[in-house]
Amino acid sequence: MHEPDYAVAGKTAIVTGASQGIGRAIAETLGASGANVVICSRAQERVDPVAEGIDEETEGAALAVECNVREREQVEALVDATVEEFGAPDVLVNNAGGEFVAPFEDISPNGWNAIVDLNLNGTVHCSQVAGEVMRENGGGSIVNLSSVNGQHAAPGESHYGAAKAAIIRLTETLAVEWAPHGIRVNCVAPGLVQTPGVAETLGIESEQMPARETVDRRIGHAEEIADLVQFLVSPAASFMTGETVTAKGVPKPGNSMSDGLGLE
Ligand SMILES: CCC/C=C/C(=O)SCCNC(=O)CCNC(=O)[C@H](O)C(C)(C)COP(=O)([O-])OP(=O)([O-])OC[C@H]1O[C@@H](n2cnc3c(N)ncnc32)[C@H](O)[C@@H]1OP(=O)([O-])[O-]
Ligand SMILES: NC(=O)C1=CN([C@@H]2O[C@H](COP(=O)(O)OP(=O)(O)OC[C@H]3O[C@@H](n4cnc5c(N)ncnc54)[C@H](OP(=O)(O)O)[C@@H]3O)[C@@H](O)[C@H]2O)C=CC1
Repeated sequence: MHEPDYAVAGKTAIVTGASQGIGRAIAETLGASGANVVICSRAQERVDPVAEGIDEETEGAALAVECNVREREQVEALVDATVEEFGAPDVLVNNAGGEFVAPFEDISPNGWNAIVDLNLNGTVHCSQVAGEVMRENGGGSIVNLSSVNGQHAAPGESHYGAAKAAIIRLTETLAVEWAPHGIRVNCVAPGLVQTPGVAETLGIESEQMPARETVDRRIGHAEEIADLVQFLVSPAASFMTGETVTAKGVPKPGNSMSDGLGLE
C-alpha cells in the first residue's frame, strides 16, 4: 500500500527571517519533524530564543545566525555556518520579507529600493549562494515566499507587489534551470496571515483567532503556511516544481487582502 511521505527528518533546512511570524512557524514545524534547522534574522538576540525552543522541544537541532539577507557577504557566512554545523543544505526557505504601505507617488527611490532589496534581492542572494552548495551536493528543494499581492493588484503595494510578482517568475525560471541538478523550486503565495509584522505594518490585530477548522472569512495562522511549506519540501511533492501555491482562505471583507481583489 502506498503511504504519503511528508518526512523531513535528518534534512538540513535554512529558513530566513525566522525570529517571528511565518518564518518562525516554518522553522518550528520542520524542527518538530526532525529536521536540522538554521534560522536567521537581522538580530542574533531575536533568533536565539527560537533556536533554543527548537533544540529543547523538538527532535530537530537548530542553529541561529545573525544575517541580513540584503547583504551578500552575510548570506555567504550563513551558508558557510550551515555547512560547518550540519553539512550541505537540503532545503532553503526564502521567507525574510516585509513592506510598508504607501501610494506609488509617495515612495522615494530609497523606499522602493529597500523593499525590492529585502524581498527580491534577498531571495536572489540566498538562492544563488545556497543553490551552489545544493548543486554540488546533488540536489535540494527551495521554497520562496511570494504573496497574493504578487498575483493581484492592491493599492499601496506597488513596490512589494512588483517584488513578490518577480519572485513568482524567478521561481519558474530556477525550476527549469536547476531541474537537471535535482533542485525543485516552488513558491507560496499567502493571503493575510496574523503575524507580528502584519500587526505592526497594517495595524491588524486579532484578539481571538478563529480556529483552523473555520473556513469562511478569517485571517490565516502562520502554521497553515508552515504545513504547506513542509509538504512542498517533502518527498510527497516530488512531481511539483516551478509552482506557486496560493493559501488565502476566503478573505474577510475590509482587510487589505480583499481590497482590490473584487472579492467583496
Ligand atoms: C497586505 C500586506 C500583507 C503583508 C505583507 C507583509 O510582508 S507584512 C509583514 C512584514 N513586516 C514588515 O514589513 C516589518 C515592518 N517594516 C520594516 O521593517 C521596514 O519598513 C522595511 C523592512 C520595510 C524597510 O526597512 P529599511 O530599514 O531598509 O528601511 P528604512 O526604514 O531605512 O527606510 C528606507 C526608505 O523607506 C522609506 N519608508 C519607510 N517606511 C515608509 C512609509 N511608511 N511610507 C513611505 N516611505 C517609507 C523611508 O522613508 C526610506 O526612504 P528615504 O526617506 O531614505 O528616501
Ligand atoms: N503575514 C502576511 O499576511 C503575509 C506575509 N507574506 C510574506 O511572508 C513572509 C513572512 O511574513 P511575516 O511573518 O508576516 O513577517 P514578520 O514581519 O512578522 O517577520 C519577518 C521576519 O523577517 C525577518 N527579517 C526582516 N528583514 C530581514 C532581513 N533583511 N534579513 C533577515 N531577516 C529579516 C524579521 O526578523 P528581524 O526583524 O529580527 O530581522 C522577522 O523574523 C514575508 O516574506 C512576507 O512578505 C506574504 C503574504 C502575506
